Amino acid sequence: MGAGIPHIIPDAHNGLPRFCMARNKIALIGAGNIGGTLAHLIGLKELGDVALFDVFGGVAAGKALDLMQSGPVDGFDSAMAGGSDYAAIAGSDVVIVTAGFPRQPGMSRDDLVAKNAGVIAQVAEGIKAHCPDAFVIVITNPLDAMVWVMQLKSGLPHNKVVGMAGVLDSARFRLFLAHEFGVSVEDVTAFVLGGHGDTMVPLTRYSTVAGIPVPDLIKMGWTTQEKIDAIVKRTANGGGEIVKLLEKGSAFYAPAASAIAMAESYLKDKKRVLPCAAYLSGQYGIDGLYIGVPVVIGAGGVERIVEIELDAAEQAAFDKSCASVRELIEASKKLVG
Ligand SMILES: NC(=O)C1=CN([C@@H]2O[C@H](COP(=O)(O)OP(=O)(O)OC[C@H]3O[C@@H](n4cnc5c(N)ncnc54)[C@H](O)[C@@H]3O)[C@@H](O)[C@H]2O)C=CC1
Ligand SMILES: O=C([O-])CC(=O)C(=O)O
Repeated sequence: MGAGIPHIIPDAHNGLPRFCMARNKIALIGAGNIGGTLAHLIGLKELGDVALFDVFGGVAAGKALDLMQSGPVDGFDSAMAGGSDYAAIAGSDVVIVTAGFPRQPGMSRDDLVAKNAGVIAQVAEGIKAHCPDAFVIVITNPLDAMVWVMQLKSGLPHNKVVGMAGVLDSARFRLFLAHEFGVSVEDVTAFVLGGHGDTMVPLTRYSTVAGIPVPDLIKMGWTTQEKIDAIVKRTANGGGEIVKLLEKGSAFYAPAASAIAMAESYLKDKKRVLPCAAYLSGQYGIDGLYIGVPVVIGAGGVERIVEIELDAAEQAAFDKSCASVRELIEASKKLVG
């Protein structure tokens, strides 16, 4: 969408279109590796104006100015401003949260709970005070527990607070499958369920090449079960593989692209079906937990939780993943109350 060009967005409250002259506003809490990449993608995709917030306000302001100066070259007009005053995020349509600490080699994502739970609780207060109507996408790890803390502390409705992980995990699964089959990533679909950790559940049965499920491709001789098992394992370790290579920090290009897909679906009411950490209230037999499941994202936020049928082995793996997220939520409760 360009500056001053009228566009139609559906009204989340009554479902009717309304005309709007203003650009969308997207707040990015955390101006580190992912935050900066998010701002760049928002500019390149002309998704809206950006308010970058960081405890290091100068870093946020510097990145905002640098990125805005790429606008004349790349042809975008997004306004970008950075700082450390929460007042600047007022009126944001979407907030994407990466504030906190990434893991270092040798750490698990779960090791980050002690440091990041308090950060998320603080960020939640800022969002609650300044943009309580926003759609909030949490990225900070350990993901599923941090989304839970965000909803608890912000008090925003469950359908407006969601976590990014499944889009990233599924993208990794899709890439590895595309390489194995020698086909375009565009023709590969894949779903990863469960928590964003070692217990995630890549669903081979629901992963396809042009609609042909992976188990059928094995029968057709395109690959072997052993190779698929290795790809599933590599997917589950996808973040760790990059942490080890980078030696300092964790993945940021693919995580940013994944969160942008979610934000875009909300802002444009695309109603994409994406795996996200969403609040379950009975679906999949789980109550009171944020965990990765397929959802429909539109102008109403998380508009539907898609309950796919799981076989016994898949359900057992999902239950194990839920148990591990519950443990982290209990740890978070002790930290932030
Ligand atoms: N959900 C997922 O799939 C993924 C999650 N992550 C997680 O995202 C988080 C961010 O990763 P990066 O951007 O690479 O880290 P980074 O270290 O580059 O950036 C984090 C930023 O947060 C800021 N910050 C720290 N405390 C803050 C506070 N209280 N308020 C505002 N800002 C604060 C820091 O100053 C820093 O600029 C990490 O927790 C990482 O583990 C990373 C990749 C994928
Ligand atoms: O592995 C990490 O720490 C970052 C992350 O969540 C990912 O890249 O999937």
